[in-house]
Amino acid sequence: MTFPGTLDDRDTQRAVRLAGAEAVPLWHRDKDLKQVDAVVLPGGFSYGDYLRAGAISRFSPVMETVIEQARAGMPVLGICNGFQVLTETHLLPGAMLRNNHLHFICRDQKLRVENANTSWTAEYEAGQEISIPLKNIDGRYVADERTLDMLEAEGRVAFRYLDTNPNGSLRDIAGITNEAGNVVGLMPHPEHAVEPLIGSGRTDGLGFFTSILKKLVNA
Ligand SMILES: NC(=O)CC[C@H](N)C(=O)O
Repeated sequence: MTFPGTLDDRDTQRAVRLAGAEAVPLWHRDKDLKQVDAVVLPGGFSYGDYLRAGAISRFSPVMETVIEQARAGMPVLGICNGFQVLTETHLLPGAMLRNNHLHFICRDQKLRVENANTSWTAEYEAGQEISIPLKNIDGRYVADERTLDMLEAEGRVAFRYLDTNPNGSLRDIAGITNEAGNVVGLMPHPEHAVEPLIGSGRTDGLGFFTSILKKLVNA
């Protein structure tokens, strides 16, 4: 999906192709999802992060269809700004606040995969440690205590930050899933860690895209 100000749509398309799937570019003004089997909301600064990151994109015409389809079970992955859009739509609970140190942060980040039963994480093992890039300023996940307890109890904390918490995220949460496991959002960027030749030289992020492809092919 591309919104005005999206940055990582091309890298996401590339990751989808590297996993062996077809990448279909979608545009925020078109309500039609072109019969795709899954949607990725990529990172960036959609609508310049005005008002709040993700707050305007959430009202893009396409989101009406995405919300409806996601509720009907279509797999949706929100990466960074995409995760912010997913919390704004309330497809995922909680909200993202400015990092506690008030700086934009850009570095490789170690994570633990806590839930390997979602549509996007089945190729990982629960407890597996991965390292993928993190780059944002509004990355501090917050929710009320009741919501946090519910997420923990239902195994819906999908990823947790390891080593140092980079932004003050509550309970070290890096990513969460909805109840059905088809909608997943996380702040770090799996699409930037899919080729051994670039960046950290790691391919720890490729599993997101192979997970969903395998699931759809076997469905
Ligand atoms: N990499 C991104 O998607 C950045 C997200 C958002 N604009 C932020 O700074 O928090």
